[in-house]
Amino acid sequence: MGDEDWEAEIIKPHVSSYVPVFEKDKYSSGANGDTFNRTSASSSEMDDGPTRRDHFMRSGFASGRSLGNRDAGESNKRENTPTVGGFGVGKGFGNRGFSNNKFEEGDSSGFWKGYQDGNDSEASGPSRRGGRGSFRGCRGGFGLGRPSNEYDQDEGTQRAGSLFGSRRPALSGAGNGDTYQSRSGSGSGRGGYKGLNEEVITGSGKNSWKSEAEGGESGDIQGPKVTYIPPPPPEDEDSIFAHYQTGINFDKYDTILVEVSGHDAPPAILTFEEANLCQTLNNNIAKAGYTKLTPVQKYSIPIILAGRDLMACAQTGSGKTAAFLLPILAHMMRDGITASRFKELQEPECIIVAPTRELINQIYLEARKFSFGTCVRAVVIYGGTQLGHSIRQIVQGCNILCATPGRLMDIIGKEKIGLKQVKYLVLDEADRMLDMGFGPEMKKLISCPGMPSKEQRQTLLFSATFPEEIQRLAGEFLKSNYLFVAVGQVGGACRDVQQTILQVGQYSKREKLVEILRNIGDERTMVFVETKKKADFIATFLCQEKISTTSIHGDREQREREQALGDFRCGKCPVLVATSVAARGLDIENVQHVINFDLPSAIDEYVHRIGRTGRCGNTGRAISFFDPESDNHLAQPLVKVLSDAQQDVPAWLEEIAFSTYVPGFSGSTRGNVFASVDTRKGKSTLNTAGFSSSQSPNPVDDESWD
Ligand SMILES: Nc1ncnc2c1ncn2[C@@H]1O[C@H](COP(=O)(O)OP(=O)(O)OP(=O)(O)O)[C@@H](O)[C@H]1O
Repeated sequence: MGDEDWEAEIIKPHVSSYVPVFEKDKYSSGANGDTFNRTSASSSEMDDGPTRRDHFMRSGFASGRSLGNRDAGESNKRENTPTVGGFGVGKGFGNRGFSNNKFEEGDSSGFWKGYQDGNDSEASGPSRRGGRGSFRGCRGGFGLGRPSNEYDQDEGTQRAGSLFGSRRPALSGAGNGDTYQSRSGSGSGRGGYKGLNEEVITGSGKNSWKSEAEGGESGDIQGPKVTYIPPPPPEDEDSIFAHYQTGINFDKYDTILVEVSGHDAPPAILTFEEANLCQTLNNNIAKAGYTKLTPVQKYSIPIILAGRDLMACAQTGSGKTAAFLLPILAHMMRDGITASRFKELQEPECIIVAPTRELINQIYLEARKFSFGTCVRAVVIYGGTQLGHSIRQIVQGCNILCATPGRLMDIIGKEKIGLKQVKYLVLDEADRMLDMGFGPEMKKLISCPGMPSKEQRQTLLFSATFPEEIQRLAGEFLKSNYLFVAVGQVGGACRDVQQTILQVGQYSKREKLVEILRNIGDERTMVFVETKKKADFIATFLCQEKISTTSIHGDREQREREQALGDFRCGKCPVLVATSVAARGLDIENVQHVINFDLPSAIDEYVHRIGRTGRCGNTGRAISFFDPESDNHLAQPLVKVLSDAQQDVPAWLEEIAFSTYVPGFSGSTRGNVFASVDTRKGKSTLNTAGFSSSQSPNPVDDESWD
């Protein structure tokens, strides 16, 4: 699975399990609305005196969640309850049916009992959805069945009838293939969360583009306004250019094989000087601490400078962002871009899209850094923030627009952005941007009125993974003569991450997690779980264990998500429990460990998750809990990823992989999971990153892709 919004939800949230945002304040006594509202039911378990409360305050965790309480008197209890902390607002933590499962087997703590009790009533409540029960599939314990397909069949129905239900959108079940089901989060007025990890485009009619923001702000879907305005980015030069050190393995990048396919690829460059960038850019590169190009930069920069379309695949943390930003900025400078001025309709030269809000914000900060001192103005817009704020940012001038897809389409729909001047279209995490979650939106984008055809614009696709089928889809976006750069093995894991797979059953995971985290101490650790609810649950649990933890997932408000990330970045909370929303792209200094409490269902997601550590030549560790009850399908691709990255492969994993052998998946090809090469099968050249690329001598058969 890997995409929380395709929702292997622990259990579908009952409508009433959410406290709508607009009611939140009534339950909150904290000045900022970040309150932890303990209920009497949970207080017997949770309110065990100052220590625990202090811990919650320290960790900034678990506000507004009633742990295991679903009764009708909840709101009163909340109002009477002291509040602490800064984590999570307005969620009834209780869920249905936990009492029936074995998740807490053997755990007689009051907390769990309260949790169970709180859920009992819900489990038998009238609103419990038939058929699903609380415990889907084979995961048992946590009720975490993996859905058989990415779009949970029930979701549309539930969402359609639910004002405050899960925000996971679904393609409309109404039979109109062009219409997207509105996220129910729009009803709650909160940032939406697209089929995968981000905001959804909602539609009330055929081919219409609407969003949570529109629904929430324009009022045709009932709900409170999204009012969150993100804090402005730092203005001082030191903060703009703050960076972390490259690691001991940075120079080893030079030994990685690079494959370039397609016609007439320009030779790679070996130094920044060879790129012949303007002085301001060179100054910014130096201030950013970049002295040497990474392989993906050596190859991509000259390709982009030559005006070619590009699909580039390089390991996590190896500098893909600068690989596209620098040549785009160089072009803009070369073309004598004029400072954009206040205008109601802005026409950016470059649009960059990425699947998550935090990632697009990070890309924006990079764009701002590299364009420092130039007249190029970068702007970022993303869901979960006030639409008016996005518009205000844009109208002040916009050369580079960094956006998540939903917000981008909103703004285009509001005619604040014209596409006529677009020369560069960048899809970061391109495989995700083109898959069934975002692919339809991206297609809409390229067919929007005014958008230059692919022949007239330069399209750049970057990711660490590029499954074959996605590469084929990409043909629609790229000129037929695009170049393909593969640094190392397409879809391979970063070798600087030491990977360990432990066989841990569902019921032993928490104990093992605590054991590992205690050994780790204060080192920064990301813990990935499969669902939003479980993220809250595990984060709460860790806080109870006195491990300062925060969490990030798609059901948290944007402000909370940013706060959580901030607390993690600065080390206030050294443990971040996350869903796959944080799997891709996030570049956080000093993340030394990644723990897959739950493995994702797709191997590419695994590669991205563990890539949050071991970045830019630094080393990192990834520990994954493999539950044979649910993860056997991953054994084969895991063995492949481990062996490709020269990691130890446990014998037991090999045995499982062998016994679950899937024809068509061999040691040398990744079947549908990974492409080992450019799927056009053009002749390619293998080089180490230190040498110049030669060119593909043969034509490639890519016409049929148009
Ligand atoms: N040439 C370079 N020299 C030094 N640091 C660099 C260089 N290029 C990139 N970096 C730094 O390396 C880190 C990782 O870069 P970036 O986030 O672009 O990786 P990525 O390949 O996009 O990773 P992911 O696949 O996870 O998205 C960033 O902190 C970036 O500033």
